[in-house]
Amino acid sequence: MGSLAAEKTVTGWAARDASGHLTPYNYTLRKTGPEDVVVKVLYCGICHTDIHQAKNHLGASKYPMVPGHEVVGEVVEVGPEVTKYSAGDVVGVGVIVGCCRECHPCKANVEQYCNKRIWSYNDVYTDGRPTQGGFASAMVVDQKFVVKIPAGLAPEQAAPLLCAGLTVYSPLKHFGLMSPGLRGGVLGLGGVGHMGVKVAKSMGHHVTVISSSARKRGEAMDDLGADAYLVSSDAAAMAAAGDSLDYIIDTVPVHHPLEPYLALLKLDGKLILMGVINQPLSFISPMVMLGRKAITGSFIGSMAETEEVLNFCVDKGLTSQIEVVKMDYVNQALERLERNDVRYRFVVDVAGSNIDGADAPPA
Ligand SMILES: NC(=O)C1=CN([C@@H]2O[C@H](COP(=O)(O)OP(=O)(O)OC[C@H]3O[C@@H](n4cnc5c(N)ncnc54)[C@H](OP(=O)(O)O)[C@@H]3O)[C@@H](O)[C@H]2O)C=CC1
Ligand SMILES: O=C/C=C/c1ccc(O)c(O)c1
Repeated sequence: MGSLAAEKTVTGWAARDASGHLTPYNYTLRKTGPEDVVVKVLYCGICHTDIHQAKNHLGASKYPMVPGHEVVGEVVEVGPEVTKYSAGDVVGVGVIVGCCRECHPCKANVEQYCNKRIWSYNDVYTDGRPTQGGFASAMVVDQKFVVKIPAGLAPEQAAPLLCAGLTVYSPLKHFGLMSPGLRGGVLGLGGVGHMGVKVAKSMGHHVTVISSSARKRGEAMDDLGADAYLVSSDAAAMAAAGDSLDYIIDTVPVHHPLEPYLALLKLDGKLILMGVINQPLSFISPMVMLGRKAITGSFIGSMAETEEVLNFCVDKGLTSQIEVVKMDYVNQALERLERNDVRYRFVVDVAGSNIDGADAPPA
């Protein structure tokens, strides 16, 4: 990273087009504002959203784009009005880095639902610059969107909690689904799904994994502690499990039918959509009417819930299952993630990859 006094030149790994292939890219960070925290990135998890964005699955991608929103780093500088952090703190940054602070969601402390939210990458900051994410040597972030990583949580372990862990914790809390004894389903056992199993088990739920294949059965039951495992193409097993679940966390990142999963829900059961899918999903109305079932969605969680989920994981001794890789492996990691070949989250060791200065200096 360049001098702390002026704008800092950093190196990130950026997608340049919808191939989603990342290469080193130099750019400058904004000067440290009064409420800004400069974070030297230590680790950054790889979420399936990074694929959606890098490959322009939603049609709104801007390039060059440095993805990465499960960021753990060390504070190296703070602005004069920063009260919560000081140099040396280990902190986290997630999916959003700005909001309007005036609308109903902002005032209700669910700023992730602000319509003026600023995404940590593939967005434009208040100064007109593109935002760039955590596959980079450093980020500058407003203190409101920074959380302290609690003692007792290794930084690489904390990374997946900032998106995957939060994304399952928030709806379980919001929809009143934290009581012990509930029967939950996790559809899609990937980065978000494996945290779903772990968080729900820690809440005392009976957890059924619903997967596209039998490949993960042993690990789901033995390593993650799931209570049951359904292969979605096994019609007899799916029928036998009908009307049994209070909720399903649906993490599938591609178009899929909803009716087989609605059929698994009990009276008043909830299908909670997490996957970012750019095609209409469909179901016939009796599937929800005859059982007063709900189809809903949820988007990450609030900053307050981010702190909560980190502490929840420390209290419960809950860890994520990760594969730590260096930055020069990031394209292979993205390819493996896309072909469903990771258990269960890649985390890039950014600080250990010595990425600064890899590209030519910016013109
Ligand atoms: N709502 C929100 O706030 C958030 C949304 N997301 C979104 O959630 C989705 C899941 O993210 P993440 O857990 O990181 O993704 P992963 O790729 O890690 O996991 C997705 C899982 O879905 C299952 N799956 C079924 N069909 C497919 C397919 N064709 N291709 C790939 N996976 C398939 C697989 O599980 P199995 O082998 O068991 O079938 C896979 O492991 C993404 O769309 C992501 O953008 C992510 C974070 C926050
Ligand atoms: O990883 C978190 C992002 C989730 C997300 C939800 C909705 C949407 O339109 C996105 O682009 C991303």
